[in-house]
Amino acid sequence: MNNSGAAVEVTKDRNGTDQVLLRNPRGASARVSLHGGQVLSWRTDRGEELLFTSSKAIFKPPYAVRGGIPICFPQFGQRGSLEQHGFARNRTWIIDENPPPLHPNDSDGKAYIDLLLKPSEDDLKIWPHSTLASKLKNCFSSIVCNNQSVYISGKSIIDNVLLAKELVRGYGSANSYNYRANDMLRYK
Ligand SMILES: O=P(O)(O)OC[C@H]1O[C@@H](O)[C@H](O)[C@@H](O)[C@@H]1O
Repeated sequence: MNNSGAAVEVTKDRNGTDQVLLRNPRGASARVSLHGGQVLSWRTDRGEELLFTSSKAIFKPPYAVRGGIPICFPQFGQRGSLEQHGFARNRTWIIDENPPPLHPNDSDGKAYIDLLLKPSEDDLKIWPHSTLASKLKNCFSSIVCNNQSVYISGKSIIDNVLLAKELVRGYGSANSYNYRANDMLRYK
């Protein structure tokens, strides 16, 4: 989590919720709340805030924070049967204590944190896809480079887009669920 003078500090906000402060050696910083795994602040090395947060935002669970970079998952807005923008922005995320390292070309002077959202039993009732997520986790690193800009040789970005589309379409059909997951695993 910490490289070349970069700093990572876990503190509490005024509601007692854990938040992570990331600072690079030149002074740029970011603040990420574990409530929603949401980036709430991103400041340049000159101290300029780049993200907007509403003055009316409520930072306390069970409310989602209106501002920063919310994670809208597993649905956007009301395009689905779940709560507005899905439940991910309204859950408490945890810090991955054993994250994969950054790509060597991309690690110099960077402060970073990996956050995880573990679904509760209630979450699994409304979004029963954690098995698929864990299967995909095993093969993502062979499909997408750690710095997410390079794809395996012989594969273009469109292959991944098409595959993702197939997977999402497969969610609608109970029988195709495992089949789609296995398709993805073949890329290992
Ligand atoms: O108000 P929420 O649930 O935080 O959502 C933020 C915004 O999300 C947008 O997608 C909606 O179009 C807005 O109407 C809404 O205000």
